[in-house]
Amino acid sequence: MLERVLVRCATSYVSRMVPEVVFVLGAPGAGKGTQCAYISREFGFEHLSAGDLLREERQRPGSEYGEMIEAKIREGQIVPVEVTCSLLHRAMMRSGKNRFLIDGFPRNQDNLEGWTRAMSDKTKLLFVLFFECSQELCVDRCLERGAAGSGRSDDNLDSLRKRFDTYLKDTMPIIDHYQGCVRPLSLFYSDASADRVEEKSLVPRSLAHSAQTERDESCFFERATGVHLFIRGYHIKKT
Ligand SMILES: Nc1ncnc2c1ncn2[C@@H]1O[C@H](COP(=O)(O)OP(=O)(O)OP(=O)(O)O)[C@@H](O)[C@H]1O
Ligand SMILES: Nc1ccn([C@@H]2O[C@H](COP(=O)(O)O)[C@@H](O)[C@H]2O)c(=O)n1
Repeated sequence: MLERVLVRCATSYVSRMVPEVVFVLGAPGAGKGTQCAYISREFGFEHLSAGDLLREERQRPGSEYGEMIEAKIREGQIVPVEVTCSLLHRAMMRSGKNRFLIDGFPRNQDNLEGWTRAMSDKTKLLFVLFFECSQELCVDRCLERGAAGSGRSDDNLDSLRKRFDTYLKDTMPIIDHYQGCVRPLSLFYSDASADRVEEKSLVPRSLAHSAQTERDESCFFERATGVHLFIRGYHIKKT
């Protein structure tokens, strides 16, 4: 009896120690970084942007991947998962935190398979957030960000066309994959102003259908209330 209780306690302790992960997906400029900043402030998640980590690695003197990363970013293509996954893993280890928002990952089948191979049994995937926004608005936002001095080599029309091709061809199937999972994919409609994000759907159904349905509805929640309520629903406490 005592042995069983001890095993149960140990198992529960160990499972609490496993890093918890939330993937955050959406088109370029959909507002992933903006919403992640809000969620990490409110709920104490460590925000790790795969794109930011790749840009840092590109800048690191002596990086053997710098040129390859720059070429991929400018062409809107996806860097091989071995590079991205090891950057994410290292950032997770260094943070000393146990709860992560992984922004802009997994972006394609290679990302998904690489993460599954290397990280899925070392982490617990809590859920996936998907921010949807019209392509027109996303492009405007990225161009404005470029004009405001983002310094990003891909905030220009030529790169944005390629980034959207990659998003539609390679990332949408990953979003569809999570739609089909038992674990919910939660959709948020981020066409609204920066402080209003509407939760779209908690049940798996056709993305095209749900996007249209929600576009036809006009209610918006106060300051990202949709995201807030959804995450609180997972018993994740505000820090
Ligand atoms: N709801 C919003 N309304 C207006 N502007 C927004 C909104 N959300 C984000 N922005 C602005 O749009 C730009 C892109 O936002 P953000 O960087 O959060 O998007 P992202 O999805 O992380 O982009 P990327 O994938 O290109 O890194 C930023 O300049 C941000 O300030
Ligand atoms: N998993 C990823 C994420 C990003 N990239 C590359 O970085 C570019 C910018 O990404 P943002 O999330 O900051 O928009 C992206 O277009 C890719 O070139 C990647 O390869 N893999």
